[in-house]
Amino acid sequence: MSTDGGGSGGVRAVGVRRAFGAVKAVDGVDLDALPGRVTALVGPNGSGKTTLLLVLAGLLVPDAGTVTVAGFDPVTQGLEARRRTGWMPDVFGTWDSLTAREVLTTVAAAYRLPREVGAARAAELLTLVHLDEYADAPAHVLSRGQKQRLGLARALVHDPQVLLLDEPASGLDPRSRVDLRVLVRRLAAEGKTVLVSSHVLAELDEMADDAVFLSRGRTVATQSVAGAAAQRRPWRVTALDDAGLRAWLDRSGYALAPPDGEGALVELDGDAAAAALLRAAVGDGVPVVSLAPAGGVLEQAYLALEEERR
Ligand SMILES: Nc1ncnc2c1ncn2[C@@H]1O[C@H](COP(=O)(O)OP(=O)(O)OP(=O)(O)O)[C@@H](O)[C@H]1O
Repeated sequence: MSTDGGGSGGVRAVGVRRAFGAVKAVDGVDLDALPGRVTALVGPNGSGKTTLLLVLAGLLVPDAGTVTVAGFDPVTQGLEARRRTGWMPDVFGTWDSLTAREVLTTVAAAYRLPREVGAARAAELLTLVHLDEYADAPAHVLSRGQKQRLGLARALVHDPQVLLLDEPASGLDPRSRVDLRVLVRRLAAEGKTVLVSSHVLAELDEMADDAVFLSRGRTVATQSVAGAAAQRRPWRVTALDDAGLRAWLDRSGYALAPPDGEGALVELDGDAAAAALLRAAVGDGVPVVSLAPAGGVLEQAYLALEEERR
């Protein structure tokens, strides 16, 4: 484990377990999420991501293990920890009778922000998540994606040091996904600790600095996204003359996967190897059209774990 996960504003979990009856939802998780970085929580359905996030948010008590959030234990120092934690659940609970603005001012009041500060904060956040138009509409009329955006705003009301986002991109349209990515990167750049779970691995590639892989309630791997990108993985290369390309790759000693679509799949050791292939191919007059990783960094790392769904 690296140095200061929970100490100066980060999140640290060591040996965390939580069962529901016979189901060991979280069964030995170790995790460090550092300030200024976005950490992806990746795992198949039922691997314990939501349960872990609930423990970190102080909403579920772990059966064993220790958790520190921004330097505080969510169990024994709940108030201190929660003050510094922004929690966005995967499904936004409907507060049917409240307007979007009232949802935010109510949360602000719960965090004891003075009324005018809460009102200003609500207005600012509604603009940030592009919900000005719906500010005074009852929250239940919002679409799923709009509710997600309101959920994100709600998590930010008290300007928390740590953000725990459970599937924040689900239900968002492409524009809103880009906005989310930009916002998450900005929050990390401000020094906040962001822990984000998602199934959309390609999205996490662009958003995350580090990844923690869960399977059956356990941490099975921890990796920096840049580190994963440098590992051996398949790249797809296409050329105007497919047969000529394959013959050239073969002659040049590249291991080719069986044809599975356009062009050829080649195993390469990271970006530098890809650049070398491109240079050599062009030098030899092969009319290369494209060369790109076949699938995202995290997707490849995830598939390499070969763990089952639950
Ligand atoms: N309140 C509960 N009561 C009983 N079992 C639960 C409860 N919450 C979660 N579980 C079980 O614990 C396991 C982990 O669930 P969890 O929701 O944490 O997984 P997840 O990784 O978030 O899954 P998904 O990707 O599908 O959201 C699952 O087998 C689930 O059925």
